[in-house]
Amino acid sequence: MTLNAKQPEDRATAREYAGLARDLFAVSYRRAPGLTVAVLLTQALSLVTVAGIALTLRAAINGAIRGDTGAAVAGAVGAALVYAATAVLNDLGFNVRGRLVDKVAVLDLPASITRDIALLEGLEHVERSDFLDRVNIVLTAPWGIVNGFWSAVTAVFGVLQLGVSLLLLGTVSPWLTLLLLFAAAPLWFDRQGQRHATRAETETAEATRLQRHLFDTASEAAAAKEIRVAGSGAELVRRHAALWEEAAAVRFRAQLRAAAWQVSGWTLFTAGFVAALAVVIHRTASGHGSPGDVVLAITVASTLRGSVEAAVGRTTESVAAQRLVEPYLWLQRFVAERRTDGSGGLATPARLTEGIAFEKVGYRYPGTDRFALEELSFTIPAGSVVAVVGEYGSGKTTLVKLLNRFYRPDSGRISVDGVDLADYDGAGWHARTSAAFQDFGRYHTVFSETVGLGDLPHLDDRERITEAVREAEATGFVDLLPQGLDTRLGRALGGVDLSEGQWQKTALARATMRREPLLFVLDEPTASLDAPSEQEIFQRQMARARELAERTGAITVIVSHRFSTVTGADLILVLDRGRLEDIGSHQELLARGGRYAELYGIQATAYAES
Ligand SMILES: Nc1ncnc2c1ncn2[C@@H]1O[C@H](COP(=O)(O)OP(=O)(O)OP(=O)(O)O)[C@@H](O)[C@H]1O
Repeated sequence: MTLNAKQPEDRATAREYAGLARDLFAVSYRRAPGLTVAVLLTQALSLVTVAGIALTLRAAINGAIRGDTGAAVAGAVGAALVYAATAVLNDLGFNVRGRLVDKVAVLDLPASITRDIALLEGLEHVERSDFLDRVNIVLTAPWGIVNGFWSAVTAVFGVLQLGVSLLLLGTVSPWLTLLLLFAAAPLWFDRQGQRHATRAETETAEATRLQRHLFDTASEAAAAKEIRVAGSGAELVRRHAALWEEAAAVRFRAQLRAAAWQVSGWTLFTAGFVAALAVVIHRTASGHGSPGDVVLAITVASTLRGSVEAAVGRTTESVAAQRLVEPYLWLQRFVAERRTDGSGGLATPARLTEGIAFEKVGYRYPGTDRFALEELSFTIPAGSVVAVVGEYGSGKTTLVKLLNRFYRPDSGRISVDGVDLADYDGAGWHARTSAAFQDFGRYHTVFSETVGLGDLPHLDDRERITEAVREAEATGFVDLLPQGLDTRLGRALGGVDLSEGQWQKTALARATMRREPLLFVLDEPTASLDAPSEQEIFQRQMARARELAERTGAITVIVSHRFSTVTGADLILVLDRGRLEDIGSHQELLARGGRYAELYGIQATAYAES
């Protein structure tokens, strides 16, 4: 099974919506039980207020006409009280709902979204544009999602309130219940309109992401140098504006369509409302029913418009939240599928005894046509040091990413001591690997921590951190930092900035924190360093590779452009456009006189001449 073979369905099912509603209710109640009960209570009370006003007014009018002053006064006082209660309930309901949504949206949902993104195994998801598009929408979504749910709850009460109103109208004339159809029209029409808005949001997500990327590029210190030298600032601004225009035009068109649907719905409702009033007036004029009935009908019918508006408003809010909920549920499906995607649970061996074998391994990045790796077959014996060489884009980094289980092969398999790598527990395998990547992280925290993060249980282990710094040949510059290991990094946070080479040595130190890895990866670990540093680091890391091999049978994989640095490797893999062109020791490859010998010769000559 491959990580990129499965594709979650584009649309969520009713069952998933119901599941989300259940979860949101549970989390609301857990986080704020008082507020949750208060929202439900205010909504339930608002159900009876319309009926209360209409019935008390009818009693007051009929009492007055009969000459029964007591009944008339009681009815009038009752109506006034219910009016007051309605105003208070509306205000209270709105505020309580707002507080509840804020509380849940700020505290629970963002944490769960971040957890889903960060804890998913592998890298594939953060490199997929469909995943990133959804994350882009969902990151701003927690408030909208929780509010959408509570709007839906309020909308249900709103619809019930409409039911009560229609029931009252039905007591005057059954014909008036037909108003229900007209009342439902704006809801249905609005829903059609919102579909356009939802689609426009997804369609423009990529443009929005690109726009943000351009903004980041234009405002980053690293890119600022090149932008100024190239004079490309104005072009960046032009492209940024063009993307905005493009996205805004699509959204505006969708909003216009949504508005047209809305207007049609309201026109239909107004026609029904006018017809209903005509029925009541005609009925009373022809001597059926009391004047109190007319007042009741007019009271209810006039509040009906407000009730429909509120129900439509809440429904619109909850339907509009669909544009946030859909990507959120898609991400949840994606995460759930990846979690159950054949991830094995085998414990990683304590030490490697046989080694790692690639058997006809092929891998293609999602959304690309070309195989980054194709038909790769070779065996790396336990305890060996293997170098991976090849030209730019030949697949070296992809190979080490597969070894780290960031992706899984599309074809063939990788086995570790005879067992498919996919059958091991992912977290267990990661715990037994160490790696320094060419695009290393720059963590803006205290220096000791940025190294200690390489082995979380030893985050504060000064002795181990000092040793890792020594292994990375970084002691020299760390001693010069204002507070040594305790120096805060990152100028934006009031700390110091490191040079590119110093950041790279820091990443290397982080990668040497673990003492018992089974796999140790060095992907261009010295790309930002000068030649003497490079030489020292390679010598030291080679010695460390031998120690690890002794300790755990570990395999060390070194990716390097500089052939001279890897001549001491036991095995050299020569990659060319994703295929294994040659394999052997340095001497064997030289003796064969192939591409390796040719490239080695070119580099050796260039180095001797420089
Ligand atoms: N995240 C990605 N998405 C799509 N294609 C990718 C991705 N990463 C790499 N590729 C493509 O896969 C191929 C192999 O890339 P890879 O980074 O493994 O090569 P490399 O030999 O490590 O290159 P370099 O020496 O420049 O680091 C290249 O054609 C590259 O464009």
